[in-house]
Amino acid sequence: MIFSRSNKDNSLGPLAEILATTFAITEQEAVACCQQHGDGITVRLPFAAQTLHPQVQQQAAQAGITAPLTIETDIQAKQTQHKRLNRVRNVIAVGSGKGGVGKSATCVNLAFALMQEGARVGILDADIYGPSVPIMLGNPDDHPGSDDGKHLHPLSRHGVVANSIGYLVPPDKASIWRGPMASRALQQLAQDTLWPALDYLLVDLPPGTGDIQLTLAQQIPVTGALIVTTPQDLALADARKGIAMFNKVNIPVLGIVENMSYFQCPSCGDKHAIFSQHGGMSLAEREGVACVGQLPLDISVREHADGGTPLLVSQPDHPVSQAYRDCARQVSRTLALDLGLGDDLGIDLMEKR
Ligand SMILES: Nc1ncnc2c1ncn2[C@@H]1O[C@H](COP(=O)(O)OP(=O)(O)OP(=O)(O)O)[C@@H](O)[C@H]1O
Repeated sequence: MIFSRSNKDNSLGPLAEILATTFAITEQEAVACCQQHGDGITVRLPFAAQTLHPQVQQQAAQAGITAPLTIETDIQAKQTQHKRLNRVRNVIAVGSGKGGVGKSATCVNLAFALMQEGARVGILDADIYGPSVPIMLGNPDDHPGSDDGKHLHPLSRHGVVANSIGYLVPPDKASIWRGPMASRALQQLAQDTLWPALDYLLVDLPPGTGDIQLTLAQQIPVTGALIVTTPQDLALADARKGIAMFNKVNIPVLGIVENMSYFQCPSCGDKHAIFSQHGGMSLAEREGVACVGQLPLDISVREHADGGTPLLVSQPDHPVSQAYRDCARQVSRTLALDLGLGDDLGIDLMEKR
């Protein structure tokens, strides 16, 4: 939490109630985010939820709160087992047990969703053997620049920065690297990229739960992990292995994202559970982690991901974009408030927005 204060000042009561309801936090947590100064109130939220700020302003006005209200996003760095990457506050690993469940598409869309919710976001494509981030961002022929032949400037795309082995070597070359070489490449990619000040660096891990994934997950100072799965049994069994893998290396699992949860018929509006129903949700319950999103199987996701025109940027008002933002807010909130990750570091990283 950013700072705490007592709730002796009653004027914060109605505002705390609004914040608690809007962001699914306790009133105590809400009060801890508020600071009164002069005749105004500043709310500093430790999670990204910017699209809901106007709603809070509106409800506050309706509740008769006349003090000028400023709402800011102030995401803090969380403790990790390893030394953090320069200027990167939190690293979120996006993994999947099974291949082809939509891990990369989810990672890229979540990155833009977090950005639209007010966070500074980067993507590290750690899928050394099958990097798809360059294609999904629509810049596969670009190359990161370097001033000293060692450090790389990440590529910027629609407000998100990214680096990927796919920008550096031809795809057929990286795909034959053995484990140690691949993990060295990833280490360099993570550490030698000149990341700007970031609230979240999303890491698109290779699919699977073997030694390679384990080593990669341990090489980067990961704050928390997301597991992407589809709802059918086959994928869930592998997703469970993914959770076990992160548990083994003490990386907290932020939640499960159930991708391709349902297909909504554009003609009749009925929802069809193509890959079975609620599998991700049940797994989350069994494993004691949150199901942070149920994303539909939708042609627009595939078209925009494969076409390099991120859905969230091309069609921010699309219902699926909204679903990604709902998921992004929950991920950010979980990271800030729910995980037993220890205190925020409260470090001023000398970053200014
Ligand atoms: N919710 C969705 N609706 C429709 N298509 C989707 C959805 N999510 C992903 N896809 C599509 O499914 C295909 C596989 O997705 P993606 O490459 O993200 O999977 P992956 O799990 O990262 O695969 P890999 O195991 O190869 O790394 C892509 O064509 C992608 O555009």
